[in-house]
Parts: sequence; structure tokens; C-alpha cells
Amino acid sequence: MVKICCIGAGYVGGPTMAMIALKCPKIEVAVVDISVPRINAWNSDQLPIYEPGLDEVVKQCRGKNLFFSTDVEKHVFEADIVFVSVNTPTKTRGLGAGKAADLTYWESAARMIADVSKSDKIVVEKSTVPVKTAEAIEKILTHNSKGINYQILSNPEFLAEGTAIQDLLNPDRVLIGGRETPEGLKAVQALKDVYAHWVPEDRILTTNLWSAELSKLAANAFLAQRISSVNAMSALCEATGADVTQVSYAVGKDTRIGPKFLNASVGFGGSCFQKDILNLVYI
Ligand SMILES: NC(=O)C1=CN([C@@H]2O[C@H](COP(=O)(O)OP(=O)(O)OC[C@H]3O[C@@H](n4cnc5c(N)ncnc54)[C@H](O)[C@@H]3O)[C@@H](O)[C@H]2O)C=CC1
Ligand SMILES: O=C(O)[C@H]1O[C@H](OP(=O)(O)OP(=O)(O)OC[C@H]2O[C@@H](n3ccc(=O)[nH]c3=O)[C@H](O)[C@@H]2O)[C@H](O)[C@@H](O)[C@@H]1O
Repeated sequence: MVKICCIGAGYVGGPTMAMIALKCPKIEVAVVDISVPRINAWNSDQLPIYEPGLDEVVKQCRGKNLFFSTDVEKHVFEADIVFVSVNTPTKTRGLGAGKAADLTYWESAARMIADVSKSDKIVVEKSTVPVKTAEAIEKILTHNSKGINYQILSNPEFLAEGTAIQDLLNPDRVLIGGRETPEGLKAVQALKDVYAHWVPEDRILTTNLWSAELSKLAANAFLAQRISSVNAMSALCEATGADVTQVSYAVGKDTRIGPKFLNASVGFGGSCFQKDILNLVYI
């Protein structure tokens, strides 16, 4: 039986692993976290996050092939594939403060993987990270590798809060980047096989590591740019008597532009756009 472990039982790790467990009953999935309250909540009737449909998915799999645990080291030791889905906030101090991504949580997870592993592992970047992070992670993992082979993959997540289950069930695409070596391609195929349980093959895109890492930041920048553009139009509308809803409807009818993500607002918020754009600009 293939064993998956996900480090980080957050907004991304929890729902994504629950969906893998639902769609791959022969895979055992353990979601681990250093936060005891978070894991207790995942094991209770009051899940730590609310997403339509999530309760049902967790109830169907929990205790069968989906487990939530604080025993991080045991599950990493046992896993064939280790996802890392820890938080990557904006740095608050040091070089790049206020702009660069803080990779401390990621690096400490990588050090722990290197410490406890006794067998070959595929390590998957699920967190949003700057391009070239895999190179730094590879150095940490292989520094004292005791003959263990690690393959690093980039598999960024595109779900949005509020529609996570729908986004996971029916993604526009799944992106998997890896090394273009025989071992790298084998690892990409192993992860592709997991998603192929429910995602049509033509929506699973495989690329090199750096394209996958950069595509995530690029997608968020393009989406944020649309909102900024429509917000700029909104200011013009107020000054001229045009109605921004009518303008964005008319603009979005052009099939080259499309209607989505053209709602004017006070400016984009959400958990990631701001930090990911700062991070992209910093690179
Ligand atoms: N929230 C969202 O909608 C999306 C987030 N992302 C990205 O996914 C990543 C994770 O985001 P979220 O799930 O929202 O974060 P989150 O803050 O909800 O969860 C991260 C979890 O990782 C745990 N953690 C941190 N260091 C750890 C360690 N060394 N060992 C074990 N557990 C550890 C924390 O305790 C926390 O529970 C970020 O890079 C984010 O940018 C990507 C797409 C969507
Ligand atoms: O990388 C991430 O973290 C995620 O960031 C966003 O997801 P999220 O921030 O959860 O929520 P969205 O629904 O995309 O909204 C982001 C912000 O944009 C604003 N928005 C969105 C759409 C729109 O037309 N107008 C608009 O002002 C929203 O009000 C909100 O403040 C992206 O939509 C996800 O694809 C991506 O995975």
C-alpha cells in the first residue's frame, strides 16, 4: 500500500489530503501537524476550517485511510510520498522583510524529513514558494542523506477558500514539476498516478521544477492584475457616470478576456494574493 504523509494540516493540507483519501481508497493518507489543537479539531466533529462538502469527505474516510496526527516523525518515516503544505508567510524581519517569503517552516520540515528518513522518498512542495526553492530544499535533504534518494516535486495548489472541495474535485489543471532525469520522471509519474484516480489525464500538466514553482506565483499575479484593472475602471466609472458592472460585463463578453474575476471591490484581500505578489516582485 502506498503511504502518503502531509506535513501541515491547514487550509490546503487538510482538504487536499481528504480528497486524495476519498478518491484513492488503496492509499493510506496521514496529515500531521505540530499544532495539537488543530489536529484535535480535525479528529472531532468541529473541523478547524469550514468548506462546503468538506465534512462529508472527512467523515467518509477518517479512520479508514485518512488519519490526522501530531506524531509527525512516525508518519514521515513510514511514507513513500511526503507533501509539505506548511505556511509560507511574508518575512517580517531580516533580508527581504515585508516582501520575501518566510521559508523557516519549510526548512524546518525539510530538516526533520532528513533526520527521520530511512527509505527513499518523494518530497512534494505543496506550499506556495519562490522559484528555485526546490534547489535549497534538495541541499538540506541531501546534505546528510545516508544514501537515501530524495526526489523533489513541485505541485502547487490552486484552490480558493470557499470553493476548496469543488476546486479539488474538478480542477482546471493539476501541475506537477520535477527533475528531467530518469528518477525525476519516475517520481512525476508516481504523483500523476495519484491524481489520475479522478482528474482527466489532459488536465494533469507536467513540467520542469522551475516552471511549476513559477507558474503558481504567475497565476496569482495574473488574477490579481484583473482585479486591479477592474478596480481602476471603477474609479473612472465614478468620475464619468459609467456603471462598472455594465463595463465589466461588456468587457468580459470578449472571449479573449472572459467574464471571470472581473468584479470590482475595495481591493483584493484573501489570504495569499498580497503575499504572493510581494514574493514574485522580490524575486
Ligand atoms: N489558503 C489558501 O487558500 C491557499 C494557500 N496556498 C499555500 O499553501 C500553503 C499552506 O497554506 P495554508 O494551508 O493556508 O496554511 P495554514 O496556516 O492554514 O496551515 C499551515 C499548517 O502548517 C503547520 N506547520 C508549520 N510548520 C510545521 C512543521 N514544521 N511541522 C508540522 N506542521 C507545521 C502549521 O501548524 C499550520 O497548521 C502556503 O504556502 C499558502 O501560500 C496555496 C493555495 C491556496
Ligand atoms: O494561492 C492562493 O492562496 C489562492 O488565492 C486565491 O484564492 P483566495 O485568496 O482564497 O480567494 P479568491 O476568491 O480568489 O479572492 C481573492 C480576493 O480577490 C477579491 N476578488 C476576487 C474576484 C473578483 O472578481 N474581484 C475581487 O475583488 C476577493 O474579494 C478576495 O479579496 C486564488 O483564487 C486561488 O486560485 C489561489 O490558490
